[in-house]
Amino acid sequence: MPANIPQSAAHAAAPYDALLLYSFGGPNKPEDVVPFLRNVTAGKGIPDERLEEVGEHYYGFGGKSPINEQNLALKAALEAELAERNIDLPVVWGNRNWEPYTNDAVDELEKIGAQRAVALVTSAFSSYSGCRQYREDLAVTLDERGQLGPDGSTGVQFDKIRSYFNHPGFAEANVDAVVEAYADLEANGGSGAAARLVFVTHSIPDTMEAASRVSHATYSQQHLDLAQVVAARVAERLGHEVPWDLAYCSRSGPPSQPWLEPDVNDHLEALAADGVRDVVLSPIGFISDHMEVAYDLDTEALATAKELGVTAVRAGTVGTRAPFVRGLVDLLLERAALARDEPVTEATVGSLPAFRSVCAPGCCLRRDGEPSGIPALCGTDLNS
Ligand SMILES: CC1=C(CCC(=O)O)c2cc3nc(cc4[nH]c(cc5[nH]c(cc1n2)c(C)c5CCC(=O)O)c(CCC(=O)O)c4C)C(CCC(=O)O)=C3C
Ligand SMILES: [Fe+2]
Repeated sequence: MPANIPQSAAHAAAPYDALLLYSFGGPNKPEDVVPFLRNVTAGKGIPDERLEEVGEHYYGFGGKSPINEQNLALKAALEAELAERNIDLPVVWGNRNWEPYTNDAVDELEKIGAQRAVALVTSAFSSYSGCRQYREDLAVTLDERGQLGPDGSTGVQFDKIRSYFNHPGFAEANVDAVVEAYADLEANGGSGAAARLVFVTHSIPDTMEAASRVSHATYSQQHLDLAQVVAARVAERLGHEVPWDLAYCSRSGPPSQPWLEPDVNDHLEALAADGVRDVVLSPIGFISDHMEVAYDLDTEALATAKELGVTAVRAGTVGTRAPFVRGLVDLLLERAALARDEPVTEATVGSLPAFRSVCAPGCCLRRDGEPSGIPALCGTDLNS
């Protein structure tokens, strides 16, 4: 297999010679479900009942999560966009919790002769779950391969693309999806002008929220900032006001542990009690229609709405929408220019600055805000 190494330093993606599409992973068949859940929850104190319940969500979908096919579709879309721009950069796919595992991806990178890869994680927002955990798993994998030196990898070198929740491409793709959802709502007999737009994201423990501040804003503040921009643009496109809220889904952990609220189901109840009859759910916390969306929103939250007599539709995720995919390639080129020490404009929307491309020491610490003691790549600290 020929190594797809850039021909010259003028290559737009230089110094990178590969893109690692780095995701969560999910089961492909019923026998995968339990081992997958063990991988996800190792050492995290999730109660057995919650695990059994989540297992049932997967079995309800034939034991197969949609996430792997969605990542393959995103990989194909990225490859097409790179080809369109004449950027000769191989894309390698790997996951934290299922095949192809991180280690398989590093094998693949070595096989194609990559020396310096840039990682694109499939979480748009910054928190332990969406940022540092990926960086730690990369470091731990390299350590297990005997490739972790005092300052980073002694094998393939890794950098990371910044959290992209406030990149214009992500915002624009979400605006398009929400505008389409308002049309669906009206097609279902609902009233767009009277509707509440409810943005939904993954709940996290309050302690993880507090630790997610990094330099600029916590996980929930990142969502609120983006939601403001998306709702304002949707309002412009629709020509009426768009009142909105932020709610959460997929809470786990013991009941004694506080997580971000309101839960989307409770929120729908509160809205119905206030007389709201029409709702658009926009899962801005997720980049594709994986299990959290397919079960927690499409199955559970839409059933809650129905019981309450609320007309609700679910907006699409950014998936492989063109503004999103183009934005990711723009982010890749921005990261490459930064790595070459060239001046770059880091495009953003909203009131928050671009998040760091090289994570600061102590960024997005463990779920409980304490240092994990686990090394993390793609930052200025290997061990804090
Ligand atoms: C912020 C966030 C995202 C969004 C950002 C991103 O996209 O990365 C996300 C995504 C995902 N979460 C996923 C699945 C699961 N998450 C779990 C557990 C947890 N998630 C958490 C947070 C997040 N998770 C947290 C704080 C926990 C508790 C344990 C811990 O502290 O880490 C569990 C264990 C059972 C349960 O408790 O639900 C499962 C099975 C899948 C795959 C879906 C599929 O298979 O299609 C995806 C994309
Ligand atoms: Fe999760």
